[in-house]
Amino acid sequence: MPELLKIEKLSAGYGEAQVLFDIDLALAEGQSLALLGRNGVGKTTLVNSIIGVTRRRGGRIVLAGRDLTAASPEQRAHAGIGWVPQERNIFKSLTVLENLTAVARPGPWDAARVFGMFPRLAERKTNLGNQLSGGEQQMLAIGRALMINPKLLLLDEPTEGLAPIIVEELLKALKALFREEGLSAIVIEQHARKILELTDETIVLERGRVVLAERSATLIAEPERLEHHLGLAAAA
Ligand SMILES: Nc1ncnc2c1ncn2[C@@H]1O[C@H](COP(=O)(O)OP(=O)(O)OP(=O)(O)O)[C@@H](O)[C@H]1O
Repeated sequence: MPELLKIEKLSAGYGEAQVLFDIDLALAEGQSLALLGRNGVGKTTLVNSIIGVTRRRGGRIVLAGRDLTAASPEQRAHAGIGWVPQERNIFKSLTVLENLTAVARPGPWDAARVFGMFPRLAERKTNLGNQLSGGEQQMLAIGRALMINPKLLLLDEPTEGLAPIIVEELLKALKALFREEGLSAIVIEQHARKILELTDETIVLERGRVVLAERSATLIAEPERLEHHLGLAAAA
């Protein structure tokens, strides 16, 4: 499989504070990656560095052969980086359908396909963003990111704060996106064990450095390696 994303020796942070140190990461087209680590280790900062909103101190980022190291966030979005932020950021005063069509770019994903993936959203097509439950807002945020037809989708804790039944529904949709649709993605997730089952690769950060990079299937078979870095409860 051709390489989609390559990050080499990336160091980055905010202002004077350095958060990430010499991050190396490679992702092939059609592969998904779980980004794990305890609170505050730099997971969101790594995603922020890929979309281009941190201060870079060194290293490079290449997407589909194009060097994006010096590119603005807008140029990175145009190059095919889609992003679902932790706070979801949907348009609250637009309908579900308008949220989707407002950002649409040509490609295989259109509103009908998003509604096929999230039937709940189809039922709420004419509801305003602020009339949706937390789970529906998350589905809309994912749907909206798909509408730009990204080469790479970044998801920051998509299941955070949602009821267990909605978490299951979302994980099922992510599984379909990763496994059946072959979407390339990086997902930050607290439910380590659950996300290992959906993803091809895993990296674990500790104090801004990659301390473990492994096939997710291998980590399912060798759970003690995750427990070592995440603690027993988080690795479960
Ligand atoms: N905008 C910012 N300005 C300055 N420092 C920041 C900013 N955002 C995060 N940090 C710091 O960067 C470090 C890493 O934070 P980050 O949010 O990337 O971690 P995380 O692994 O995503 O944690 P969590 O699981 O709690 O979201 C923390 O020490 C945090 O205080």
